[in-house]
Amino acid sequence: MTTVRDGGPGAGLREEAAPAGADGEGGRAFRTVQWIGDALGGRLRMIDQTLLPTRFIEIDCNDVESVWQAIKTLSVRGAPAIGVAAAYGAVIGARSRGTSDPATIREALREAAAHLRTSRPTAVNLFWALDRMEAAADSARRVAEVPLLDHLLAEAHAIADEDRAMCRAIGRHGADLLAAGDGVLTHCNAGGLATADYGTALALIFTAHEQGKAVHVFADETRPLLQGARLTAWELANRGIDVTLICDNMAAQVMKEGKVQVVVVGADRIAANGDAANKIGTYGVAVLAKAHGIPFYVAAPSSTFDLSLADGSGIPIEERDPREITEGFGRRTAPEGVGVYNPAFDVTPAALITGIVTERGLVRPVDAATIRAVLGTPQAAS
Ligand SMILES: CSC[C@@H](O)[C@@H](O)C(=O)COP(=O)(O)O
Repeated sequence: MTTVRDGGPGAGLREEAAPAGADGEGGRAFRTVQWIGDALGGRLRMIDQTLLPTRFIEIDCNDVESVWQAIKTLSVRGAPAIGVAAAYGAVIGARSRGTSDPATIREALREAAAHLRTSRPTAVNLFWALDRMEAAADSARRVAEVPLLDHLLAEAHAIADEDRAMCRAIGRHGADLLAAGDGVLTHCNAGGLATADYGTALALIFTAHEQGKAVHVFADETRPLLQGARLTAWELANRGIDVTLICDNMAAQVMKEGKVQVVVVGADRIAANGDAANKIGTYGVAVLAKAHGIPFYVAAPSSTFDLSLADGSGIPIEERDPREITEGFGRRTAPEGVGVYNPAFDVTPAALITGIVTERGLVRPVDAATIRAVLGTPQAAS
């Protein structure tokens, strides 16, 4: 069964066992984020990732608040997926006043976008997607023959479609970095659950696999919310990829034992000089990779770059509820009243990054000039 529950105040349920595989080869398809229906009556459907791997439940969102909640609580997470969800959330907001008056629709969209922007601070894809939706509302002034809501839904679909093409292009550009038999370490989840298709960091692995290059993946469990254990291990195993789960604090030992030849991770925001924010713990993995002479790659689309920031010091780092640490295993694991610091992301300095795989090609060396040169080239994602 599949459970679909209403993300808003009303509720309805449909449940199914977690599908055996990601979209495409090797298993049944799942869609992390999808729109069901037309602009006026449609709804946003997303996998509730907080419940994986034991339950596969989809949430239907029909109001902006439920989209905001889904992003905030990590039902939908991963930078590109957050951007796609926010774009559809903007459509929901735009239609919320029940009128076809373009000025009112634009005002409602702006209000919804402003609210959605407060859901999470670090992944720039959220802001990028909402900027695009607001720009689409403005550009629609010039295509008056298309109803504005249809135009906005088409833009949200375009963001999702481009994200799918982006994943495939990143896979193509990055698969050559992996050799058959390599041990590949990854952190957090930068797979299909974090995008509209099959991921960024995991796209390299999936593409290499499709090319017949078998690699062995070490998935960091990724404390405190265990995206590596719950999501990455699930995705990889379902696609028949050899995966071993390790606790975050085991990476050094596994590297020292010579089991890791390449590290590849995703990113939530990359500054103009290549400093890259990703899930907390990524910076430590990069330091370990450097110490062991292991190449460290970041895989991310152009929508994850924030060229307005000269370096990573300006990237806002989300701080989350202390209970994610003190009660993360479904029970209290620390004394009452203990002080807790819970930054959800860290910034890996460009100097520790061997290369950044984008849908437009490989950035190597990682510096401002190379980033500009690669991102400036025409889109190669389709
Ligand atoms: C392709 S997703 C890249 C990043 O968004 C991912 O590695 C990550 O850090 C996600 O963090 P999360 O807090 O689970 O949203």
